[in-house]
Amino acid sequence: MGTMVDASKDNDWSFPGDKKITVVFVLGGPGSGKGTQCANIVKHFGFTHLSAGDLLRAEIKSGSKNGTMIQNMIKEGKIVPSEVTVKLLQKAMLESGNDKFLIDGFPRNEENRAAFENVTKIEPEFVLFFDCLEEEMVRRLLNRNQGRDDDNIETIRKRFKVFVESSLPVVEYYGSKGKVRKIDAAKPIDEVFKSVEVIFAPFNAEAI
Ligand SMILES: Nc1ncnc2c1ncn2[C@@H]1O[C@H](COP(=O)(O)OP(=O)(O)OP(=O)(O)O)[C@@H](O)[C@H]1O
Ligand SMILES: Nc1ccn([C@@H]2O[C@H](COP(=O)(O)O)[C@@H](O)[C@H]2O)c(=O)n1
Ligand SMILES: [Mg+2]
Repeated sequence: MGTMVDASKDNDWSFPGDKKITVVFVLGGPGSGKGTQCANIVKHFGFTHLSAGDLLRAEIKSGSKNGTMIQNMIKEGKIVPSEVTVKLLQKAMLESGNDKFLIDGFPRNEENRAAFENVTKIEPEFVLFFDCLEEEMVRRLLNRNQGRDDDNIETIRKRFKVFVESSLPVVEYYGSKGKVRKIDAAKPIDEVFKSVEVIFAPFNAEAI
């Protein structure tokens, strides 16, 4: 697939005039099932899935100069400065060659939201919001067993505090613009996907 997004310099994005870049932000509490459902959406609707958390974890593994700072922030459940995360997202978008993106776990706060908008000038098509009770999300995280440093009860509590104080206001911001598609994420995985499919159906029609 050819490059559909062109960034010749940092913070200077240009898009071919006739190419529409579609971005869906995927938000929800820790363990609400964002990554699980994004994998399904990719299979059926041709989006590229970019998890901000996965990009940050890859940055730690790569031995980057920001690695230690990112590792410490994740261990504390804190939000990494937007400059770092937006750059990683930009790079991944460019390298994908796709024009449809699921951006999972971002924007996590108002700073993330404003930085992405200022740098890319992209407005999300909509925000897919996974709604789930905290008790169920904690249960899922404690059973995830993927060796994540932040899946321990102490960090999980901190992540929920950050979610309520910093991330929910971003969902509310997009809600006030009529852009939030809320999903009951407490149901079994295949039932959640049935609700998700309905929302993405127009993208399948576009491909035909
Ligand atoms: N609907 C569901 N019912 C039960 N378990 C689920 C459901 N969706 C996901 N899970 C499981 O819960 C765990 C967390 O799911 P997932 O990693 O998709 O969440 P997430 O929202 O991406 O979390 P995080 O914000 O921590 O990255 C995984 O072990 C996954 O298999
Ligand atoms: N926009 C973001 C997204 C994530 N982080 C940090 O990564 C941690 C894990 O994120 P997941 O989405 O994979 O759960 C998160 O708790 C933050 O520490 C971030 O800083 N900014
Ligand atoms: Mg995830």
